[in-house]
Amino acid sequence: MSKSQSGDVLTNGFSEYKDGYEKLSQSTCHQFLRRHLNNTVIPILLICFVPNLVIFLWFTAVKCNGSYLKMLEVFSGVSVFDGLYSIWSQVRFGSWTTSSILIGYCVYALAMMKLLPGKRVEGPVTPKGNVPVYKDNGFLFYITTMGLFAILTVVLKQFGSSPTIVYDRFDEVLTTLNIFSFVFCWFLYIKGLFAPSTTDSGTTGNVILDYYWGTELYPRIFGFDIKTFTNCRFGMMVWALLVSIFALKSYELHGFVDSMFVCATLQLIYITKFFWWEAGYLKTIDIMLDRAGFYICWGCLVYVPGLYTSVSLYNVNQPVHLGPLLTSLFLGMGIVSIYINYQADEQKQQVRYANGNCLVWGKKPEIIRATYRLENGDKKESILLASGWWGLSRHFHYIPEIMLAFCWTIPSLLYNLMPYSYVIFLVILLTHRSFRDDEKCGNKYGVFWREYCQKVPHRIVPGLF
Ligand SMILES: NC(=O)C1=CN([C@@H]2O[C@H](COP(=O)(O)OP(=O)(O)OC[C@H]3O[C@@H](n4cnc5c(N)ncnc54)[C@H](OP(=O)(O)O)[C@@H]3O)[C@@H](O)[C@H]2O)C=CC1
Ligand SMILES: CC(C)CCC[C@@H](C)[C@H]1CC[C@H]2C3=CC=C4C[C@@H](O)CC[C@]4(C)[C@H]3CC[C@]12C
Repeated sequence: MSKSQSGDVLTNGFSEYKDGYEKLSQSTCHQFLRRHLNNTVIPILLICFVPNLVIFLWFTAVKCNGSYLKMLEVFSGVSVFDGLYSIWSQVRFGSWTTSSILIGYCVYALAMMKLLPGKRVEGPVTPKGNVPVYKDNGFLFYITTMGLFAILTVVLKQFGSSPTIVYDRFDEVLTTLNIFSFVFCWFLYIKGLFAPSTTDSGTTGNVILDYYWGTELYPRIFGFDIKTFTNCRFGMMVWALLVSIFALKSYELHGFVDSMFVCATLQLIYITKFFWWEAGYLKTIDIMLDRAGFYICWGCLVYVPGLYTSVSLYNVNQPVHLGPLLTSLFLGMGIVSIYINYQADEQKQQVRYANGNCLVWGKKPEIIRATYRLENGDKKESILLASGWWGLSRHFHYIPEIMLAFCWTIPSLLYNLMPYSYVIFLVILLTHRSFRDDEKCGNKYGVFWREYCQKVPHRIVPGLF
């Protein structure tokens, strides 16, 4: 039986994962080292490095004119620790103002999760046979929040204030989120061990791995679904708010700037699309496979606000005037990318929803009816689409996702590498994800997945990779 790179056994659960550990003595030295590298060393390195990364990004954008070279000067002639100390000593740690804004937002978002109306939707059946239930009010939440943000901006202006205070104190925002999320993930780890919400929980016996990947698939606290909150109502919504705040700050400083306009518009369309499709997101591997640990929860609470918004943060101090031709070109290419990415997600969902009785690109879809078994032995059936975007390559939709990020970054032109940090990260993340997903689907569907791979041999780039 095989294991995913996340360390999670996809079809048979955590008990067998532990068996794997017990059988370590039989495995070769190479396998032993690889397993420790994947399960302990890499998680430790990431847990130590990524909280610094979001601070480096802020420091580079705000204190070094967006230049990594200038930021690296801090390390010249001194030890790494002295360099790090020098950066961190210029960062402000939380304040009452920042904490109040963040707590106020969280209370608001949690209240809205309960109060706003929405259809009851079911998530995918888990390996233990549980079916998570959600309230589909994400789009309403997004529209309401953006509307309230616009009103708040106007009201604050009357009092000589502005939401751009968040930009002015963004280092405080990042450190506060960092500390809170680090502790919150330990709380989730312990909750998963002693008071799990569902049977989709367990331990690997490795504290580091459990902290990093989590101990529960669908934790709920007082009825609030944690991953819906961290990923959608915090990560994605705060992304939209920060993009708006940074655009406002740029406007306050320089008036209308077209590089910021393209960057903010494309991100906001993308995030609007996300909320329109939020119920679909709740069926993706982030929710079906990744447990609520440091990777997903810290990621959505800190990494999304810190890294995903970094192009906008950079643009605040580095305005570029593109002119109408380049502005329309980048905007147009970005909108086409969003459309293709959306259509790909939609095709897959539509074919399953219509049980194959629909048209894909105007034709009857090519489908594979794949069966699989849950851990309790129950047999289920699912559809794999092998035409449309899903006939070009198995993860073709990652290409428009990357193209889009490129389109909202290229308006910054090529003066600095820093704004390209997100695109570079995305290429690595999505390549890694394509391997993880193939492994997950291979374990789940077996021979049916191999049939799909034969029909559609390439992973991401048709004809190449
Ligand atoms: N900006 C960012 O950081 C990121 C953005 N994204 C975006 O999020 C969206 C969803 O992400 P994605 O990685 O696709 O995750 P998904 O979980 O949506 O896609 C993978 C799942 O889809 C199902 N599937 C795979 N192949 C087929 C097929 N041929 N026909 C039908 N179903 C299939 C499988 O699930 P099942 O078990 O149901 O069969 C598989 O696990 C995309 O738009 C992506 O671009 C993704 C990652 C990062
Ligand atoms: C080293 C880390 C701590 C890495 C953390 C990574 C996570 C923050 C991200 C991993 C997968 C990402 C997402 C997946 C799919 C998405 C759908 C898309 O339409 C919007 C973005 C996103 C929600 C995206 C958000 C960040 C991740 C969870």
